[in-house]
Amino acid sequence: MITFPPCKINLGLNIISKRSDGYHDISTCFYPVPWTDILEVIPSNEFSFSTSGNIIPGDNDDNLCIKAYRLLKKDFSIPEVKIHLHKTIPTGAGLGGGSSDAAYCLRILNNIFNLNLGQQQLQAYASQIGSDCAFFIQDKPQLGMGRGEILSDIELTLKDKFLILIKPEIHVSTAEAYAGVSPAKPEQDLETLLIQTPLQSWKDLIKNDFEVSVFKKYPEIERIKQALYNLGALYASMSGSGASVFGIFSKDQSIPEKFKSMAHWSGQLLY
Ligand SMILES: C[C@](O)(CO)[C@H](O)COP(=O)(O)OP(=O)(O)OC[C@H]1O[C@@H](n2ccc(N)nc2=O)[C@H](O)[C@@H]1O
Ligand SMILES: Nc1ncnc2c1ncn2[C@@H]1O[C@H](COP(=O)(O)OP(=O)(O)OP(=O)(O)O)[C@@H](O)[C@H]1O
Repeated sequence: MITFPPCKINLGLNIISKRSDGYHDISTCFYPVPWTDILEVIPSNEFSFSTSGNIIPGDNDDNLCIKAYRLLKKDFSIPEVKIHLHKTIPTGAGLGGGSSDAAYCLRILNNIFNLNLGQQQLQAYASQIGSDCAFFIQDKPQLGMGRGEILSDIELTLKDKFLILIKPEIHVSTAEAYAGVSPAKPEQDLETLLIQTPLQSWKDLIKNDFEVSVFKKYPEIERIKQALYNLGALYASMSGSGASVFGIFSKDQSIPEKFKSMAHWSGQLLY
């Protein structure tokens, strides 16, 4: 079975408190973006994992797809599989690509081996793989609380908008980025702001708490955000712990072709 794991952006990201398990409680809105990897999983006589496309840093054995397979194999007598991952989504970019691959791997295994796992069971497995992973069990915008794994629906659509996503050649470590932030309770509830205020006003209201410390270390990321505003973005922000930056534009806004071609991904959102 072949699937196309998407990436995500974070619309707002509040880092609320540090927990005793070393993680942070956050509130964020995860939004799926149709810039995808390609993941194939088929039953086989022996286990194999291969990749193509962008190089994934680290050891192949540590790939989150393998982690997903082993997690289900512990609880179900599933056969060996052949996994191939074609990597397109940049890694370590705040786009959750690895988490998406792992979640889609769980979804494929559930499907091809008729494991009959429901959405909540799949999310419980996914949250053992990574904080972002449970979000990718469903294909729709969701609010994330707790470590990011406590999910709820949000009545929000950006279907009529145009997105520009830029990934500078900077790698930000997620753990380091969390360590650089002083957690604080947000003044206003993120869901209320996203639903009740017009997109044009998000600029002054909706924050990604990683930006202050990450921009200080990498001013180029802030310059990209500003460039998106200069182009006419209704809202622009860094995604996750960076370094990707996105700008949301209205569909009929004219964006110079030169800029569109500089974007690493641009297009319309599906949800
Ligand atoms: C920055 C975000 O992408 C926002 O969506 C996520 O919070 C990161 O999620 P992720 O990459 O799935 O993160 P994990 O693999 O679970 O954790 C990596 C490291 O990030 C830190 N971490 C992660 C999530 C969280 N809520 N608090 C944390 O402090 C921890 O130091 C952890 O060891
Ligand atoms: N399938 C995979 N795709 C990408 N990276 C993977 C994968 N499996 C394991 N990894 C490891 O995870 C690291 C970070 O992956 P990923 O691209 O998901 O991070 P990210 O974009 O920073 O995500 P987040 O938004 O969760 O912070 C990589 O540097 C790589 O070593």
